[in-house]
Amino acid sequence: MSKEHTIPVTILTGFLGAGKTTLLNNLLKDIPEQKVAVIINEFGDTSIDSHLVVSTKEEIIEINSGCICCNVRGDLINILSNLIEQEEKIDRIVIETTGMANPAPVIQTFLMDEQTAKSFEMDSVITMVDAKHIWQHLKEEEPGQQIAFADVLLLNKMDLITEDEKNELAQQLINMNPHAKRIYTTYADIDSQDLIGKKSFELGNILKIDPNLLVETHHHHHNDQVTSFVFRDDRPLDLEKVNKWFSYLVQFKGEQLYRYKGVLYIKHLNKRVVFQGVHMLFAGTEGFKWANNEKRQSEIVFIGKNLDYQELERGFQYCLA
Ligand SMILES: Nc1nc2c(ncn2[C@@H]2O[C@H](COP(=O)(O)OP(=O)(O)OP(=O)(O)O)[C@@H](O)[C@H]2O)c(=O)[nH]1
Repeated sequence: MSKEHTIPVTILTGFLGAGKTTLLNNLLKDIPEQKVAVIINEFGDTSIDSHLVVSTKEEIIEINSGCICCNVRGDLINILSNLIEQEEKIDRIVIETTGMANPAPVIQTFLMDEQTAKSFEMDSVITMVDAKHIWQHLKEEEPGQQIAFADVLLLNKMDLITEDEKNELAQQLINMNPHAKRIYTTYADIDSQDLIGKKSFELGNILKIDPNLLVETHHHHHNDQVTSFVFRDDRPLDLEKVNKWFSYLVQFKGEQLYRYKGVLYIKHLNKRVVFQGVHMLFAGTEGFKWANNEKRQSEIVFIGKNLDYQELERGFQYCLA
């Protein structure tokens, strides 16, 4: 296949809750004429994000078998080769990594795997930065890696910080990655033309950050203190108890809870309740109606630091109606 026929790839990364799915939804709405394959990888063995991506037309492929940067590169390569072989032509690929991914191995896949490199071309690595919580998150290793490998840094959640905080953050990011273009957004509101198809990926810049990128295979060690737990139950939950439990979690565990989201089966409600939170910011809404023959089930994922599984489990059990 000649280089003219390569499919452009956007890697969308950023720490837990930074706004990746929000951006993805905005972009997909903005380019309805393009056939986009979206590859979503989640931390934890669940796929709640697919409930949160509103678009219906796109092909959404989930990789839930592990972190994309660790043990699923084989899966990624298989998905990519299936995409090339399928009849319907694809205009572009967007890969949303987990919030806990180091993007280097994903970038590596497109540069080092021979077949993949022939058929695909990196368009850009976009890193979303949660302007409100990034200082707290920089204590972890991954946000720094994600910022370092970005061609474009999207400083999101501008509504939650002051002008002085914005300037301080910009300076910090310049120190960490002087090459990346910085864009400031609220709710990832940006014209797709400013982000997609810009071919902003610069191998030279990336090699300045990691001269061994094309030589070594990256092994990424996650911080053991950051864990993810999933709870599921087919029995209905009591809304009042759920509200109480979440107010407790937000107030007393918000600092530790990097990300929590889920779908709830509430007693006497024929619609599901969808919620998500980042630290102390929490939002819940009514989702789609349960279909007649659909199995009703609640599913919640918590990702955070030093989480107490038993305490969370007791909380979830308490919510049963
Ligand atoms: N206040 C505020 N909230 C935002 C903004 N952008 C996104 N959010 C909210 O932040 C939460 C996380 O957004 P997502 O787009 O799901 O973040 P994500 O990076 O995909 O999260 P994970 O992939 O689950 O780690 C959601 O509740 C969003 O509505 C923003 O600019 N301002």
